[in-house]
Amino acid sequence: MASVPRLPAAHAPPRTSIPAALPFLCPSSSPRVAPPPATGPRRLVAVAAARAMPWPHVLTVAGSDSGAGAGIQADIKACAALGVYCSSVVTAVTAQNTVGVQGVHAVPEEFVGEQLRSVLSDMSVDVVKTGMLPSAGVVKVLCDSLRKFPVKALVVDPVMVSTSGDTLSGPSTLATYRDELFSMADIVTPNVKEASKLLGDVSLHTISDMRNAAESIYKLGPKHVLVKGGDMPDSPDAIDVFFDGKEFIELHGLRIRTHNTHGTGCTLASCIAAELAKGAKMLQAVQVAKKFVESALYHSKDLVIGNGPQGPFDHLFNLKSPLYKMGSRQKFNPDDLFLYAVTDSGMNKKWGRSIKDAVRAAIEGGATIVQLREKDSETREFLEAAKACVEICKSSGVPLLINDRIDIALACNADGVHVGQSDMPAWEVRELLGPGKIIGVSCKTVAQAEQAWKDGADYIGCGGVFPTTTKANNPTLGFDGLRTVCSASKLPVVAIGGINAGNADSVMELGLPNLKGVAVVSALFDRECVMTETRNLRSILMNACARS
Ligand SMILES: Nc1ncnc2c1ncn2[C@@H]1O[C@H](COP(=O)(O)OP(=O)(O)OP(=O)(O)O)[C@@H](O)[C@H]1O
Ligand SMILES: Cc1ncc(CO)c(N)n1
Ligand SMILES: [Mg+2]
Repeated sequence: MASVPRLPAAHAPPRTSIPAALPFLCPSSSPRVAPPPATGPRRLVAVAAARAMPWPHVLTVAGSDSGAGAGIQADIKACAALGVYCSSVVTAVTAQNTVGVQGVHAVPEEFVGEQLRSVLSDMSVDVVKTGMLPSAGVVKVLCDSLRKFPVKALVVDPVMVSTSGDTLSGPSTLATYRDELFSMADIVTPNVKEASKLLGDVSLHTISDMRNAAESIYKLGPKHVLVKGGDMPDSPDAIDVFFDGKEFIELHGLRIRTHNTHGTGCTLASCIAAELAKGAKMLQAVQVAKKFVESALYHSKDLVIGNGPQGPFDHLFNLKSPLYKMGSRQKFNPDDLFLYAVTDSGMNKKWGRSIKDAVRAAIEGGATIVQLREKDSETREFLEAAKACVEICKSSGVPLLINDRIDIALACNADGVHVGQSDMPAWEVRELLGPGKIIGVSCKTVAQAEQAWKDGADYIGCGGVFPTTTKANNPTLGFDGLRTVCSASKLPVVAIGGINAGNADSVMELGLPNLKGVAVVSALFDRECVMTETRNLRSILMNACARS
């Protein structure tokens, strides 16, 4: 590396106190006319003002990827996407593209130290994230710097081999990682290959192997371990194992079918660091990070950059899809379909209650999921009600879906939508809502159920099982029609149509494959006391399930 003229040392003294959780604040935009440079007391006032409005700050200590999919470039983009400032200490420059790594040029250890001193001594770093550390010497320099300039948290992504199979950090670094860096780390995030190397080449093939590896790495000193399963392509889910020294948590994500996965590991670790810098707890930070990677891969799955086997993805996908909100829930739980309450504005009017009161009563009675089906409300009135229902449902942990109105679902950030055969097709809904939201589709036939699955729906509603007054021109399927669809469906099913306290047990006692529950409208909402009716129906369903 070409030598760089040394500037006179101008380093501030080390920070002695570590700031508490920082609020998420962005800097205000710069004034149109630049003020004269601040000097003397004016400069002190400017600095004090800046301190009063901190910007969460991650320092990445990593290698440059010329293809910009991984390394420093991925880290800066990931932090920017999450609203966090990211400074960078470059440890190596790689010549890299979508084919692989063609060359590595390590930055001299002393100059890595110099960069660390420049940033850490001056710039109020909250969290340090490490990526490629090409030599044991660089690891030691980093440990020394962190002892001198303590930060709020340290995220260690023990990058050793790129997914293309190229070595990014030699075996001599392994021992220093284990002996010096890990005990300072708040979390270490190896992929399965790295976990195997750290543990003397043990073989890792199953989730149980990943758990054992997480536990063994935890014993090397970090406060948390995340063993990432992105490179276990046989698994239909992308499963990572989190261990905090007491409990193992399996984090399941959708496995996105795409070649554009270069840099997932760097991005995940940077997102964890960014969330920690904003004040999140560790598990919460990991969950947001995983969801971010899943969403970014989903939105980039068809991008084409380069001719090699592994392309980059778009960290700033949210800029292109302003409508789309990243889902915050974990995966859809089909058991939530057990007692599915569907509201009806006409019935609420008849009984003189607001949508909000109807939803609150259904939840108090034990509804496990709620759908707002408002056929004749004004949009603004519906949106206000939907926002209130989102709050009620969120505080009870009950998912809230909106019938048909994707715009309302987006505006109130509902958990998902339910669409019928003449509404927007489920795949278009998925494009708009992204992977984090629940999508249900009404299906009467095996072909419709198959299509819903292909379109990326989470469940289907099947009916009318019995004749119903809530929906005009709705052919009745009966038990036989329900059985046919349930048996063929690849998705969980909720039965709907004329179901009430008098017949719900007969539906559940059929014991049909994939049938997870019943959806009801009149049986709850065309009654005087919604809570009592819901409670009664719930106990009928539980007894029926216990019998069948
Ligand atoms: N195809 C995919 N779909 C969804 N999530 C994925 C996919 N591939 C990887 N992930 C997720 O991305 C995160 C990073 O995991 P991965 O195992 O790919 O790390 P890595 O191998 O260190 O990454 P890199 O490719 O940057 O070296 C994990 O949360 C993993 O589950
Ligand atoms: C510079 C760099 N850091 C990390 C990785 C791991 O993805 C990579 N391929 N390149
Ligand atoms: Mg990988």
